[in-house]
Amino acid sequence: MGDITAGFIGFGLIGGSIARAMRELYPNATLVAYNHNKDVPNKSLELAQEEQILDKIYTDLSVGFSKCDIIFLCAPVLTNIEYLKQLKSIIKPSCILTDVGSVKGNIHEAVTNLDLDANFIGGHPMAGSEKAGFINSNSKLLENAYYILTPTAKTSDKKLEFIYSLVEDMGALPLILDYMDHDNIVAAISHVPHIIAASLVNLVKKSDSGDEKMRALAAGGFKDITRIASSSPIMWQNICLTNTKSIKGFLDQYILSLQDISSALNDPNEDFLYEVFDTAREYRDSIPNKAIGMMAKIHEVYLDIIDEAGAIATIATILASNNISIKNIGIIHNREFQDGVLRIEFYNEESSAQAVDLLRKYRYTIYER
Ligand SMILES: NC(=O)C1=CN([C@@H]2O[C@H](COP(=O)(O)OP(=O)(O)OC[C@H]3O[C@@H](n4cnc5c(N)ncnc54)[C@H](O)[C@@H]3O)[C@@H](O)[C@H]2O)C=CC1
Ligand SMILES: O=C(O)C(=O)Cc1ccc(O)cc1
Repeated sequence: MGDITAGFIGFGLIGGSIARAMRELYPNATLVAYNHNKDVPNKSLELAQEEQILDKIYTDLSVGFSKCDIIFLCAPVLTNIEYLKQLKSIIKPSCILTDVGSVKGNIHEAVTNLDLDANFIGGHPMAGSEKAGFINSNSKLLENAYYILTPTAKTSDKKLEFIYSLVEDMGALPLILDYMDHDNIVAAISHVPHIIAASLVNLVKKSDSGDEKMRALAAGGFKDITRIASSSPIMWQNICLTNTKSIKGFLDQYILSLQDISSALNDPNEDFLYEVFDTAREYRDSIPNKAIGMMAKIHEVYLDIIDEAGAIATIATILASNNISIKNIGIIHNREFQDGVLRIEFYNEESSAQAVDLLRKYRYTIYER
């Protein structure tokens, strides 16, 4: 694995994170990327080369990508499909062609139409965020997250074992699924929720008064369930245009369930309304928080801080001087905590546990959830 050549087409949040992880894991690997815009230097690719993540940037796929042992398609889903035809005439027979797209059906169909089944293994890391671009990439992004693999009927054991090991090496959890099952599952747990978040935000935008009181007061629950509305519009447009049938199936069911709630408000049907919230609460509470779920586990702690200048800096210094890296830090205000608390997110379980011990020694009040 150590001396492989890997190529990237699309080098944003996911492509950049995979490349960062591979660079850390395999210092001797050759990592190359494609700049599709020949006339304009690509700042992200140049930065990655400066950081010695990438060895080479190519503006012509036929020059650099023929040597690749594995090629990651990491652009929006429809764009990934557009590259298949060109790659077919370039890649070597042993090359694994994989993608990271959120939808698998269309790319599998295109692969079969082009007779690329022996090379292609679909991939979908169930990790990410609402933040796009190489600037937000991180070598640990995939850690503890499921990484779905959708082999074809012609995928060899050798190729599947190769990518399976690579995913494991990156700290992710490989999970082999049929591509149609994949598209149905992610429509329910990822694609429809993104549509709901975006349409809810748009509803509030449309309903707000001229003095924008709704925008000013939007907090807590609203911000919790709409974080993903900040995601890349082009990425989600592509997802809707490709996983259309599964998304529409769940979305139509969801609309019916909202209509039932609306009717119960008219009646009003007390029992039905209670049941809606009770059933949802029970199922939501059964979804593991601390165990590994479909998304990467979040290693976070909450603590009370004194409202004075330098309070956050003091905590950051305590952690940094003990070599504990912070992934994210910020004050949150919600009803659960009455006053504001500081939320600190760590990269892994170990650093989160170390931080809890350390900060308790400094007499901070920690809330573990
Ligand atoms: N953002 C997320 O949380 C996750 C995204 N995905 C999938 O990963 C893929 C990439 O998403 P992100 O990295 O989040 O997006 P991103 O916006 O951070 O990166 C996309 C990259 O594709 C490049 N690109 C656009 N058009 C291109 C073209 N014609 N040729 C070559 N490159 C082109 C962009 O310059 C950018 O570098 C998408 O297919 C998405 O469905 C999968 C799991 C999670
Ligand atoms: O930020 C989040 O919670 C996400 O939902 C990220 C995400 C977006 C798209 C995917 O296909 C997988 C994961």
